[in-house]
Order: sequence, then structure tokens, then C-alpha cells
Amino acid sequence: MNGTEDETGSFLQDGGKKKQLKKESDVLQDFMFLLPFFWPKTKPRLQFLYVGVGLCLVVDRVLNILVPIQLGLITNILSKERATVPWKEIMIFAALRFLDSSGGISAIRRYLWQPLENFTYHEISTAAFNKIMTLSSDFHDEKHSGSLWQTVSRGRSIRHVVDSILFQIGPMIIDLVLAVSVLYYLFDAYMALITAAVFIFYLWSSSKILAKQKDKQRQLISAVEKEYDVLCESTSNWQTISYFNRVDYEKNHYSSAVKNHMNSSMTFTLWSNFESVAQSFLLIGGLTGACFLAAYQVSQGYKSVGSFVMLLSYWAQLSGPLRFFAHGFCNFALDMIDAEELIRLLRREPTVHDRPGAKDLVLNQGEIAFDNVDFSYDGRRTILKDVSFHVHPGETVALVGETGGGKSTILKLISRFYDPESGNVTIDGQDICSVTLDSLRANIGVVPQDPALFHDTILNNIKYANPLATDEEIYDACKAVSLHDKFLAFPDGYQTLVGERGVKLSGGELQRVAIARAIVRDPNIVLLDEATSSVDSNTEMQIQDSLGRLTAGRTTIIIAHRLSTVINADKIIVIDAGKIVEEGPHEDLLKRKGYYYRLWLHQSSLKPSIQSKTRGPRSTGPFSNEARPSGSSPRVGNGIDTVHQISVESDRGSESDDLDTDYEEYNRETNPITSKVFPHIDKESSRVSSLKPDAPEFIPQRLQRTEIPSTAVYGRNTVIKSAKDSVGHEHIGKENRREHAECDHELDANTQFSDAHTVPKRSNIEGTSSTTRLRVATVLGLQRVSNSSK
Ligand SMILES: Nc1ncnc2c1ncn2[C@@H]1O[C@H](COP(=O)(O)OP(=O)(O)OP(=O)(O)O)[C@@H](O)[C@H]1O
Repeated sequence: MNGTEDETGSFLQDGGKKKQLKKESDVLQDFMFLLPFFWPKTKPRLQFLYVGVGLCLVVDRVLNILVPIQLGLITNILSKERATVPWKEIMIFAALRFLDSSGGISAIRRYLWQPLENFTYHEISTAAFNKIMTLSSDFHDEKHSGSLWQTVSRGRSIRHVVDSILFQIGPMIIDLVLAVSVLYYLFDAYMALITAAVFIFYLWSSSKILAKQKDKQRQLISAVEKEYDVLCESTSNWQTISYFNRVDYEKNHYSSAVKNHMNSSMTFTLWSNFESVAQSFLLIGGLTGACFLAAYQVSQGYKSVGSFVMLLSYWAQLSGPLRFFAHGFCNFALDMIDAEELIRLLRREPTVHDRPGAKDLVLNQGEIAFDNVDFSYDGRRTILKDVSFHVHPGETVALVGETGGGKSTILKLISRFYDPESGNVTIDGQDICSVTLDSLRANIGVVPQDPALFHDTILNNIKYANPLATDEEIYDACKAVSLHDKFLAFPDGYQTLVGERGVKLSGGELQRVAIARAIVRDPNIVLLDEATSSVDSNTEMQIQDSLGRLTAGRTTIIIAHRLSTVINADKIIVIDAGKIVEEGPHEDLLKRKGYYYRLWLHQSSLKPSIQSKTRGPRSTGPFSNEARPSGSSPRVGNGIDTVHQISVESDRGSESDDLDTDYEEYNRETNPITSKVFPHIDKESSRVSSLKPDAPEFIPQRLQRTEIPSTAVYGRNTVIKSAKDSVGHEHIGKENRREHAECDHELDANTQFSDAHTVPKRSNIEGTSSTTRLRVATVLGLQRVSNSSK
């Protein structure tokens, strides 16, 4: 190196060398990291097998020398002037050849090796799986399933690493040293030199080609992963693809991924072939040189013909393994590349784990507290800011607020899917970060926003929550969520396979299965994340009792967008952009006229009662004594009663006047354009169910035509004595419009409390009735449905 001329070049070269060295040391480190997967530390029987394999390898090496020597012997005997048939030598040659063949010592070695390979496969597969299972949410949020499966399956090829070292690289090094020595002994130093030179040059060229191949292998791996990702993404999102009519796009997408894979594969194969050509060329060149030398010595009478034959045989014997040797190196390097991702995965540590000295959670009463909790998923965007609140034992607390505000994140922190960046989450005074994850999660039952099931039977899916649950308990849980009869009506009943992630069940059924799971689990703390958002109003009413039973006496946190479903919560916490902006009971929050009040107004604005200028008699919730399913608990939903919204709205009395006025103002502020330009559209379009404010109202025509029972009790202080339905209309919109004009007279303003339990717990509003036509229509519809379902 011309250091003075080319300082930069020197520096770069040195840098390059360092990089190269670092890479090699990385490979070594990786290999050392993987060693425990190969060595059966606690299994002496398997260790003994390693010894057996080692012995086979030694015998193999010896045979590699003996076979050509024996052939040389036979040739020498035959080349004598009065040659006899060398029976004995031939028999020995045949025996040696047999032992040296794939059916001889190799077969014994393979037999001994198989359990060792299985051991490694088992160790690596389970280590990878266990690691994936123990890694935290941050990993699972980021992971690409297709690539991950590929990583694990490719990484398993690491078991061939030892195979390469033990059966290709190691033996061949011994073979080469022996070959040079034997040839030196049988011929001379020149022959030994030629052989050594060929071998060294062969290995050097292989390593050069291999370096190129590594890059190609990485490209190939990434192309295969890409193909897999597209395959997994497209097949698992088939429905979305179909909805958006993007099947052709996906076909092309996949096709180009496959083409890319094939191109990378071609390039890789090209380099492999180039390696083979170069190596064959070298070997044949070396053999030719050795042959000339040997032939010369034989012709000069220095060596016997047998020596020449032995040389040919020896070269033939060596060239095969020599190729394998190069391949062994190549395979080793490529296997290590394959294993790079797996090693990264295995080295990754979960961000949420049991801390040293973590104790089991001791659950006394189930008090949950957040103290100044800050949280960010990625360290860049703060999701929760200084969140502090207390949930007293047995209380039901509702988290409400704008979507994306951080409500579900709070539940994730309680289940310790993530740890807070600062602040503490405690349960019964114990910081959940210092208790064991198992004991924490064993006490928590979650009904997630988007429940997913295993591709298994309904029964097994519910049993998954509690493997000790009896079939009877599962049936009871399903009865509680109004699914039992439905499941029995399925051709395969509870043995019905639910499809991948439960795709064969409807959204509402899925949610109810999730609730059934929670019931079967019987947890001490219940977290409900929009647990009934996909359930229709009627079913929701039916399962409120079950939710009530699930949450009764247990600390419960419930997330809801429909405020009407949580007005009876002990406390409502309003979250906006990661901060708690208000908290307190429903009425208190309404009185404050703050964020919650506006939210309530907004949702109420979606209800026709507020738009109605003509007020009818007051109505309360549709659960009457008659309408309530038998055996239902009077206070439903542990104070969370979907149907109370009707009661509250209707019971608001004079307050609703304020709300109406406020709504008008609010609507003008929030929707200035629609409220000015399309006042009628604005009001019409916001006509939706009072039970599901976020869903358009739908009152089946047949229900509108049906006679309403003369005395139907809908709530504590409302009795609808006679409610003849209006004439059926062609369209729901039309029906809704007409209801304004038709329903008022059908309601009797003389109301009475028939069921104290359906009154909102904190409703302090008494007195005059105020019921709107559409709400009544809804109530009538619900009543009809529940009557008909009885
Ligand atoms: N795994 C994640 N990684 C990064 N950001 C996330 C992750 N999960 C949620 N977020 C972000 O955190 C914010 C709060 O999400 P979160 O699910 O807690 O909101 P939410 O109030 O429950 O919303 P919604 O009512 O729509 O369910 C959102 O802006 C969301 O984009």
C-alpha cells in the first residue's frame, strides 16, 4: 500500500477492513449466541450421540485415504508381469468402498444425527415462538406477520449450520491436510505443492464469490419476504380489496412481487453457477497438473502405475467433498444470513416484563389509580398527558371523549400492554409495573373494541377464556348474551367453526362472544372497550343485564361513544387529546356546561327530541316490568343502562327546553353552513335512533303498521296508554317526517312510575313530560320487537 500517495485510499481501505473484521466478528458472535441451541445441555443421551457422530467422522476420514490406497494396491498387483487375481485385496476394497458409501458409515452418522437435528429444530422453533409471545405490544404493533413467519421458518435453517461445520467444513479441512501429507509421502513435495496450491486457490476464489453471493442472498430474502407480505396482506384483506374493487391491482401487485422474487432468484443462481464453473475449472486444472506430474514420474519409472491410479482416485474422492467444502462455507454464510433476522428477534427484549423481584398482585378491593401518567407509543407523539384519576373499589367509571383521545390507551396501560413514560398506575396501592404480569392479567377481564377469535369451534373459543369452565357455564354465558339459542340453531351448534379471527360471525355476535368470554373468565376488574358498539339496540337491551351481572360489585372501566350508555356510571371521565378535561357524574357534568355538556348536546342533537318543538308526554326507557326479560336485574349494566337515555331525555322536563335552545345555538356554531342553507336537511339528516344516536333510525314498516298495546309501560314515570301507529309509509325518511305530526296525540301525558329501576340513578329531573314523536316511535318499535321476540 502506497501510504504517502494515497492517504485517503489507505484510510478507506483500513476502514473497509475494519468493517469486514467487524462483520466477521458479528458472525462469530451470532454463532456463539446460537450454540446453546445445538448443545443439549441437560440431555446426556443426546450428548452421547454427538460423540457417536464424531467417531463416524473420524472413520470417514480414514476411509477416504484407505480406499484410493487399496485401489493403488490392486493396480500394482495387476500391473505385475504374472499377475494373479487379487481376490483378497478386491474384497477389502469392496468392503472399504461400502463403508465409505452413503449406505455405510454415513448412514450410521445420519441416524445418530437426526435426533440432534430435531433437538435443535425444537429449541429454535420454540425459542422463536416463545419470544414472539413474550414480546410486548410495541413489537406486535409493528410486526408484519408475513415477514415474521418467514423469519422464523428461514431462521430454522440455522440448524444446518452445525451440519455444515461438522459434516462439510471440518472434515474437509482434515481431508485436505491429510491429502497434502499423503501425496507428499506417496509422491513428492511438488505433488503436495500442486495439491495445496489448488486447494488454497479454490478456497480463496470461493470466498470471493461467496461475498458477492451474500448480497444476492440478502436481496433474495427481501424479495421472498416481500412476496410473502403481499400474499398475506392480500389474502387476509380480501374483503377490503373486494369492497374497493382492487382485485386487479392486487393481482398485479402480487405478480410483480413474484417476478421480483424470480429475478433475485435468477441472479442468485447465476452467481452460484459462476461459482461452480470457476471451481470446476480450478479443480480440473489442478488435476491435469497433478496427472502430468504423476504420469511423468510413472513414465520415468520413479513411480508405479498403481500410484497414478491412486492419485486419480484420490482426486476424484477429494473433489466431491471439496465442492461441498466450498458449499459448506457458502451454506454456513447463507444460513447465518438467513438467521440474522431470527437472531435479532431472539435478542430482542420485551419492553414490558416482570421486573426483578416482582411480586404477585394482591387484589383486595380493586381500586385503580392513575397518578400523573404521561404516555407515548413512539416517544415522539404524546398520547396521554398528566392523566390522574381514581376508580374506587366496585365503581363503574366511564371514559368518554373524542375518538383518538386516548381512552383505549388507558385500558392498555391498565392491562400493562405498555408502561407509562412517567407517573404510576396502581391497583390497590400496588404499582402495576412492579407486580408480575401473569398475576395482573389474571385479575382483569377485557372486552376489546374489535374482538378476534381463533379459527376453532364456538365452544373452544369461549372456553379459551377459562379452560376450567364447564360446558354448562359456557351455555349460561351465551344465554346471558342472548346467543345460546342462536348457536343452537346453527347446523353444527357450538361446534361451528368461526373462521379466521371469527369472520363467520357477525360483528354483534363477535362482541357478544367476547362478553361471554369475559363472563366465563369471571375477572375481578372489568374493562369494556365499546363492548356493545356493534350490537343492535334491541339485543343491547337484552345483554345489559348480563353486563350488569358481569360488572356488579367489580371495579369496571367502560369506554363508550354513546354517552347514553354510560350516564349511570359512578363517574364519567372526559378525555380530550390525551388529557382529562372533566370528570364527575353525568348530571354534574351537564350542569357544568363544559366539554361533556357540548358532547351530550351534540349527541342529543342527533336525537329528534331536541328538534321537536311539539312536546308530548314524558316517556322513560322501554324496559318495563312486562318488557324486561324475565330474571333480569332491575338495575342493569351496573348502573350503565343503555335505555336510560330515553328516560333521561324525556325526564329532563324543563331542562330539555334549555338544551333545545342550546342545541340551536350550538348547531349554528358547529354547522353554520348546513344550519343556514339546509336547515331542514340538517334536522332531517340528524334523525337517528335515540338508543343508538350514531346510527340512523330505522323503524320497520311492519312495526309502524302494528297496533301498539293499549297500555305499554315504558319507564318509571311514563305509561303509554294508547299508541296507535301511523299509517305505513314508503320510506323511513318519510315515516320519520310524518311522525312529528302523528305521534303526539297517541301518547298520554298522564304518566306514572312503573319501574323505579329504569330511572337514571342520578336523574334529578322530575315533573312535566316531554317526549318526542320519533323517540316514541323508536320506543314503540323496540317494544314491538321485544314483544314479538317473547
Ligand atoms: N399502537 C399504536 N402506536 C402508535 N399510536 C397509536 C397506537 N395505538 C393508538 N395510537 C394513537 O394513539 C391515539 C389514541 O388512541 P386510542 O385508541 O387510545 O384512542 P381512543 O380514544 O380509544 O379512540 P377511539 O374512541 O376511536 O377508540 C390515537 O391518535 C392513535 O392514533
